[in-house]
Amino acid sequence: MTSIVTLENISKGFRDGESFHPVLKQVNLTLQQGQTIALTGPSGSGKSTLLNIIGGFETIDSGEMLIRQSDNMHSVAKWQDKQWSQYRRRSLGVIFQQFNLLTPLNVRDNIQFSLALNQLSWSPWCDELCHQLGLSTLLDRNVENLSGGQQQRVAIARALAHKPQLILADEPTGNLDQHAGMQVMQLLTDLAQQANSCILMVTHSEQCAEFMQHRWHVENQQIMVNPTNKKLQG
Ligand SMILES: Nc1ncnc2c1ncn2[C@@H]1O[C@H](COP(=O)(O)OP(=O)(O)OP(=O)(O)O)[C@@H](O)[C@H]1O
Repeated sequence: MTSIVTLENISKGFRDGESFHPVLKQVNLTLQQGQTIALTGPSGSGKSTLLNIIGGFETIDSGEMLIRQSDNMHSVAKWQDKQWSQYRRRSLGVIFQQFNLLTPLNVRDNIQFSLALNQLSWSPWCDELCHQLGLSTLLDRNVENLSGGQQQRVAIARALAHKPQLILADEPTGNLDQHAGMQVMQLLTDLAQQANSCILMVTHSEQCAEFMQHRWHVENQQIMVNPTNKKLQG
């Protein structure tokens, strides 16, 4: 197995005036290439915080984070903005509940914009993605005029177009009805497998969690790996 992100004894909390609220305390974990993980836990337990740390959107208070870049693990302790943005562009695909699509643009341009950030152009993989996601006939449509499920599929195509080593997803089916949500989960997991991408997905849905190989449960500032009989809360 190839590690792509390692957290060693990381802690994170937030200051609120005089008080300090710990969120994650001395957490250790490793994300492996191609692994799929559902991140569950009560509301406010720190799931999004963990995603934000791994995406470099939030700093850690202590501990160390290592990220695979060019076949080696690198400590991010001294990374500047340039290294973070390179990592986000090349190695990350992000799918959030709010699709964050570029609304004046059509489907093709939304996907192409993300490729262009990496000096990549449209490839047969992009055709395959669009085919499997049912977007081939929608490429010229303005994303504003698409349904919620269609927009979510564009967000998935955009996140996977450059075959990132890691996909961070926060409630990716939160805006969809159950049927559309399950379809999107199936496509997301199939396509991530084809791209050998790891998925770390926050979810409150038991059914969505079941699409992932592993479950990590955040509670009491700790992360339990593959807890048994852990029903979702929050
Ligand atoms: N930027 C911030 N400033 C202050 N406190 C924050 C900030 N971000 C998160 N928190 C606090 O950290 C805790 C964890 O928040 P987080 O959003 O990670 O939880 P969550 O598990 O994703 O919750 P939910 O399931 O409700 O989305 C909460 O108490 C939240 O209020």
